[in-house]
Amino acid sequence: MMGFSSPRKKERKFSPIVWDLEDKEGRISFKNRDVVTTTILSSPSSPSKVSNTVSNQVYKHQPFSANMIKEVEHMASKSLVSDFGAALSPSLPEQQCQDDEQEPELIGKENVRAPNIFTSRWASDSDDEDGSLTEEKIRRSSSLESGELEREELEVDRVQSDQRSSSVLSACEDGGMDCKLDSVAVMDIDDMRDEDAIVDQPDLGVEEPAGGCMNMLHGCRSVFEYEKLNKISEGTYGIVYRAKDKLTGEIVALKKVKILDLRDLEEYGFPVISLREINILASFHHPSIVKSREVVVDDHDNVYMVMEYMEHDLKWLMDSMKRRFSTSDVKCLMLQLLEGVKYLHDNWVLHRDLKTSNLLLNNQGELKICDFGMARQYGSPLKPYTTKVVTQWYRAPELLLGRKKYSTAVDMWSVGCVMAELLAKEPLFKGTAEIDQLRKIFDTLGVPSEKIWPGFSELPGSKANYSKQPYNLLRKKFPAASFTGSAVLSDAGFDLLNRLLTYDPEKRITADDALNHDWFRELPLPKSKDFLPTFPPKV
Ligand SMILES: Nc1ncnc2c1ncn2[C@@H]1O[C@H](COP(=O)(O)OP(=O)(O)OP(=O)(O)O)[C@@H](O)[C@H]1O
Repeated sequence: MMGFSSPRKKERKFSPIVWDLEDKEGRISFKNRDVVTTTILSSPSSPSKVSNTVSNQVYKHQPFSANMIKEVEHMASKSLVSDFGAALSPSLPEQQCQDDEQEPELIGKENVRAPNIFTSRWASDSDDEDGSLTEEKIRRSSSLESGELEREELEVDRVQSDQRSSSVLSACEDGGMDCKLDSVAVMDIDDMRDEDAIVDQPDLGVEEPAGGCMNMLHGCRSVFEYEKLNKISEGTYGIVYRAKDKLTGEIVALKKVKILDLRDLEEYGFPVISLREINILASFHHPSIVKSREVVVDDHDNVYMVMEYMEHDLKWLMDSMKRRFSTSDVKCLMLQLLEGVKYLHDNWVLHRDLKTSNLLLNNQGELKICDFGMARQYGSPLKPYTTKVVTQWYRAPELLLGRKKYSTAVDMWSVGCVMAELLAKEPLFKGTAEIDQLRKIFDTLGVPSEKIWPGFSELPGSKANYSKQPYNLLRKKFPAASFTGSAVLSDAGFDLLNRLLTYDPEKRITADDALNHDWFRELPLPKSKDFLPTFPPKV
């Protein structure tokens, strides 16, 4: 469709992320499932080597500091990595690295189930095959809950905890940046204490990593390989610079990781938020996800993520544009956004901070999602997570009303807010505080009721005194025709927007369905990326 590859037909592939490992025999023992983990990868960069790799490489390569070395050793010593490796393929040669002939092969494909919500890591944490709860499962189950609660504390009001977590990225071993990455990225760092894990095989439905190699622990280079050109932005978790690779002359973005809380260093040796982001960017490869090249360090232990440089972010663009995006521009951008969100959701990841400033655009008309500091994996049944996620203007009503069990629909609400903003060139709901945010939503969409949103009245925030505005007035903001210059939207476009901004998360449209919405098929058709307008540089 207009320069977009439509999602490939579902075929089984392996997630670039190895989510978990279920047991030391390497079997996933969820009810009705028996997936042998030797089916994971025949990749030569065996996870069994990760622990060695990690400690050896770190020692070999300056300028990792003693602290960081300690941390990495801690990761390696945590049974997660070594057990994991042992369970997989202990006999793989150490120095092998993938080359083209050595693409990870699926062994015993027939043993692997296609991904679905029931194969997610959360699919069952109650029953063993024999239906009984093992002590380990009980421990794991409770630690997962507390892991999330700790993250909540982390994000809101941090408290000490005895939790140990860390993030491990595999590195292939040939010593070059041209090796491919076999990610053994463990997504949720609070969950890394789990020795048990499940291997999911989500359907990526997208193109394979194109030489997607980011070898982060191995040969971590110095930031002085790059010449900083100018500061692009200073966000909460990092300072982003435009920089030039001294060797190749390539322009990149350098995100300097901010240490917001010294306890992060004490407990984890690294900011948790950044570990998440590094983990995800190392593992996910999609045209709509910003590409990360490597991690570099400076003389003072500062860590920088090196990413492909994107000339603009959509917020900055809209603030500086004189005119609104045309409908076909918006369709082009929305399709790319939805492809990226679908990819994340297909891979059991919630972004949890979608907003226009986290959507980058380059001069080739490519939109890419960035900032994965808030992202986390999800599954079924849903677990309680912190509601203090998503920048307020883009935050879904279930989060604002205090629902802790939420899912992909929170991202879809944000996508709806982004769509409205792209059309109108200004944010849809600009609340000044959580309660004001809710009021603004209710004033436009009407106060929800049990009828349109079953379960609404049980939500913690539903008892507050809201205005009684019962109607959905969204169409007034996006009329089919306008003589006043306000953004116009066809019936199909309005239908999509309405479905994205549906109160009941169960009824809110999914990324997959949104991609197939009629709006993208009616005139004006989505513009091809190549024909999106280009904009003057930010600097
Ligand atoms: N790869 C990139 N290329 C160009 N600019 C980028 C890139 N990544 C980030 N930026 C710019 O830096 C800004 C902040 O980036 P990012 O959101 O990753 O940092 P953050 O500290 O997590 O910010 P926030 O406080 O908004 O969460 C983006 O809005 C964008 O303008």
